[in-house]
Amino acid sequence: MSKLSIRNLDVSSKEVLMRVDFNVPLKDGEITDDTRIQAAVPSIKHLLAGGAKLVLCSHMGRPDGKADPKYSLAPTAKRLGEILGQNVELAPDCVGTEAAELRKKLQPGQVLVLENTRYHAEEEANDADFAKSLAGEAEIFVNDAFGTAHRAHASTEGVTKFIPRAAMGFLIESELEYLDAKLENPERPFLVIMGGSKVSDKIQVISALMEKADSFLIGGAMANTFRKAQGYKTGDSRVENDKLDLALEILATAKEKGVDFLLPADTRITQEFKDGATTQVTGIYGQGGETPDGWEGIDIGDVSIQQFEAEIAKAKTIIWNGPVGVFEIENFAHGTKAIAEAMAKSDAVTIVGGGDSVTAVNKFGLDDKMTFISTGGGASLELLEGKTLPGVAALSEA
Ligand SMILES: Nc1ncnc2c1ncn2[C@@H]1O[C@H](COP(=O)(O)OP(=O)(O)OP(=O)(O)O)[C@@H](O)[C@H]1O
Ligand SMILES: O=C(O)[C@H](O)COP(=O)(O)O
Repeated sequence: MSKLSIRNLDVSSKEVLMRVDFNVPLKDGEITDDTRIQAAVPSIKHLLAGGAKLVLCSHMGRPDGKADPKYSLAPTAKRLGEILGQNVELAPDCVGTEAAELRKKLQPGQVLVLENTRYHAEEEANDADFAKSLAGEAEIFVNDAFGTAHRAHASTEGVTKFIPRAAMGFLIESELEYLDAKLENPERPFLVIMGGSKVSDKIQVISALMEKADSFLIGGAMANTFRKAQGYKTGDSRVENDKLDLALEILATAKEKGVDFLLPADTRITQEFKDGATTQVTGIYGQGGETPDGWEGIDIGDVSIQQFEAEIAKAKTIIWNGPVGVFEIENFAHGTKAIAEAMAKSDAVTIVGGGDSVTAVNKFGLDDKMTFISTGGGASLELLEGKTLPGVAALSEA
């Protein structure tokens, strides 16, 4: 069954609550990549032109249920105001008296951003009372937060129980259309590149993806967990120790299924996690290579780069989620840059998903060389796994 779309709504003079994914990368309080804000603009403009009183809500980062100015949506509200060329006010909280008063004062064509929903633990717990407060007096809910559609949280799922109609925005619509169509019967070889830091989230996804993909390249912090599971020293690298058994199971399944599963042959390491830090590359794993104590793996090594480039050149469909190193620091960005360049050169269908992966591709100026840029990282992977996204499932039928 298809879901109600934003294009079939009469929003004139109605309060519309819209969930967006404004979880953008920040450095010293400045937005370093506004792709996710830009991606929500078509829906925002459509609703404002239709005369909606528009209330936007989003999370930012993972503040663990506490108000923390580091995770404020203030920079995103400011940026949205610049893009729209109109005043965009920020409510100091997403629920409570002040937010309710600001919402009541909204006029058709005006927009208000509510402060980070994850300042409340009830958001991720999908608490019904919190969802009801967030819903407030809204008559229509629009979800355009594709990047968070795989989370059953109060602002993505719970809130739909307290608002009569819930529709999807243009961004979710186009992401679903593209990812479903292209990935249903991918041209082979189908390669998945995974990295990043959200190991526990994404490592689970690998087993499911083994049913679909022909080969995997693993980088980022995730690779450290696999190498530690195999018994190598990982020094002070970021590792998820409770996922070591799962990592071994994944390696065994890959072998059994004949799936190519390439871990970095070597690792770039540092003793200082900061701009300008010096680095070294370990030897090859299995030939004496490992990360000593006091050192941290922050990128794939030079031999790995060559091997990964060769795999990319062979593939016909590539989905990439998660930078293979800490690309935000120049000396740690070699691997991520090489992956982006190899994908840009390839004639395969190339899909980049995830807040930071997209930021990396934009930073290297290669975004227009990719077939499709998805604003979802975990969300696009779960879709690819064949899972139903709770933020979409909860919407009204068309
Ligand atoms: N070896 C590593 N050690 C520590 N952090 C790493 C390492 N490699 C990459 N990272 C960090 O991982 C972060 C990105 O991880 P993440 O899993 O959030 O990817 P993403 O593309 O944003 O996907 P999503 O949208 O699902 O969050 C980057 O900030 C990068 O610095
Ligand atoms: O960056 C993302 O993947 C989304 O904004 C979801 O964030 P989360 O992984 O913290 O739920």
